[in-house]
Amino acid sequence: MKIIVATWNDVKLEQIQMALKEIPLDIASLPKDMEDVKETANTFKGNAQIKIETVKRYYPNDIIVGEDSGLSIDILEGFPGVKTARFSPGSDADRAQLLIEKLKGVPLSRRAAQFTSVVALAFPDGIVLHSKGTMNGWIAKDIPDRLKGYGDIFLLSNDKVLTEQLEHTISPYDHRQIALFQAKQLIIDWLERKTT
Ligand SMILES: O=P(O)(O)OP(=O)(O)OP(=O)(O)OC[C@H]1O[C@@H](n2cnc3c(O)ncnc32)[C@H](O)[C@@H]1O
Repeated sequence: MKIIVATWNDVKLEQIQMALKEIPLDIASLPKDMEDVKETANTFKGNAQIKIETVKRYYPNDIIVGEDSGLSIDILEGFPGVKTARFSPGSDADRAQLLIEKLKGVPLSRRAAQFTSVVALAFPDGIVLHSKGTMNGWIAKDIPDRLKGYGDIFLLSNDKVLTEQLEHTISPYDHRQIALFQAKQLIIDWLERKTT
């Protein structure tokens, strides 16, 4: 039995491999010719679920890990949400710039937003589990001249984040680390139950 990471994104793959490295199982990526999934759900959980269900058809005897994440802005009714990576063409920096334009004139107190990550796990015995990580904050008003991504437009407000678990200074992108930390525990628990 091994762990299969259901992502087509190399950065995410590396982050998941790092987060799960203490689990005593091989962690494999998808074959290059594996079909891509259509992220048609309107929730992060739904899209993470689509990813693991697609991959489980090919690897029924392994543990499958899928993740979906994005930025949700309260005053835009959760937009861009599940569409964070693709609501307009170009880079994350281009999309971040568009969000800043949409929020022109909105005071800081009404610019609340969250980064959310949901990890879905499928186990060989049919069990499916989920974990979730959230970073709360506001969309900044003053942004750098050269935007690199969504992290640059996000002012963090988490005051009680699990810093000792993350073992580094918190960043806007730690939603994924938090969800993965919980996912690691869920896998360890499942493996323990299997052997007792
Ligand atoms: O193959 P999948 O797993 O679907 O990968 P994807 O690239 O389509 O991924 P998502 O739909 O989950 O979108 C991920 C979003 O996370 C954002 N993001 C970028 N770098 C990140 C990082 O280091 N940590 C967490 N999120 C990041 C990025 O802006 C994307 O818009």
